[in-house]
Amino acid sequence: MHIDFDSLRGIGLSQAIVSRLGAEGIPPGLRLARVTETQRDCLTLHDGHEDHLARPTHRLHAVLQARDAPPTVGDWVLAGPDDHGAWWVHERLDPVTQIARRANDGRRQQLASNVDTALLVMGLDLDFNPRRAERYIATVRAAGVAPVVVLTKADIAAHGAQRVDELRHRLPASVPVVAVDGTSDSARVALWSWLGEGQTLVLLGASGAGKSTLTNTLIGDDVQSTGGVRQGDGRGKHTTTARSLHFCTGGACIIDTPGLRTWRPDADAASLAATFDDVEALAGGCRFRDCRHDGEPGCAVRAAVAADRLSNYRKLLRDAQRGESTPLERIALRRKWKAIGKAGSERTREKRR
Ligand SMILES: Nc1nc2c(ncn2[C@@H]2O[C@H](COP(=O)(O)OP(=O)(O)OP(=O)(O)O)[C@@H](O)[C@H]2O)c(=O)[nH]1
Ligand SMILES: [Zn+2]
Repeated sequence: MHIDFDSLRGIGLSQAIVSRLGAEGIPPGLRLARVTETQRDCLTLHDGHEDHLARPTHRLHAVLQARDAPPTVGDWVLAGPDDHGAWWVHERLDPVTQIARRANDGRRQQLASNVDTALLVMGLDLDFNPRRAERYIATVRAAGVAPVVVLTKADIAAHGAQRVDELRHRLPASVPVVAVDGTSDSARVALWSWLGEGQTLVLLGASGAGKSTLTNTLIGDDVQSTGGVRQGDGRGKHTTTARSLHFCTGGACIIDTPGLRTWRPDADAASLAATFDDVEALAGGCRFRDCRHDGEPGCAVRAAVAADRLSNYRKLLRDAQRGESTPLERIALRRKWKAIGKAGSERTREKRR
């Protein structure tokens, strides 16, 4: 099976994706490509060399529709041209990770596939909100994506250094917290270790947090004009130049779709446990096994965990239990995070000693 690794690695191809190919490999006439933009009924693909406008075959369209899993930016697909030179997508490889949101009708809507790192962008100014950071972290972890908190406006925020310290102390040691001036090239240096060749990132954060500014800085030129371009409705524009997956000069890919702009974190209980691993670890020392750390006698948590962090945990847990996933999803996630949570709490204990 021939895979052009040299050019595909640069757009995010990993061993995990290749292993999705299975024994048959790539059928003749087709090649691996990545979805960089989705429109109503066609997709923009990149094959490591150039863009192609393509449509899913009728068969694939039906399969994906039945699974309620439409093609998503960041997906890897098998595609190729027909005798008339028209490009068709024949297969979609199952994503390794996926960031989704819950639509108003409760259904999951996929926003970005095969993401390695989520930069949780938060301003050190009025935007600063540790509770929101905790919610973001729990949610992207639930998607299998590694969170990095990026605090912008370090150059202008009055209590910047203090807030950085506060957050570093509050969050699990496993979550990096990086303060940057998003308008300066120094931000690219500060985030260098997540921008390696083939890494795929998304930026999440409230409006005005500095996502566009940082995206521009990381991409290395001004493709994504701040506050412009993406606002409009791109539907019907078949000769699109505003793709949603950008290639950074250093070799990483940044996914920026309108959906991610309005993404609201929606955490689940298992990933909350990992994000609040200090609470989980301490809870073993409470007198009552079902202690809610809410004033019960013999509580080991209340004395040791900051009140605001603890009350945010309780609130997020209530929210999560309300919108909880199916029991099977819960079991799978809990298994996944048990191991990670255990490693995390050991690190936290180490740090707090
Ligand atoms: N001094 C300074 N200004 C920043 C920094 N990051 C963002 N800004 C400014 O803050 C404002 C908002 O930044 P944007 O990048 O548009 O924010 P956004 O998160 O993309 O906002 P939406 O497009 O509404 O989602 C702009 O005027 C930026 O110039 C920073 O690190 N330092
Ligand atoms: Zn307790």
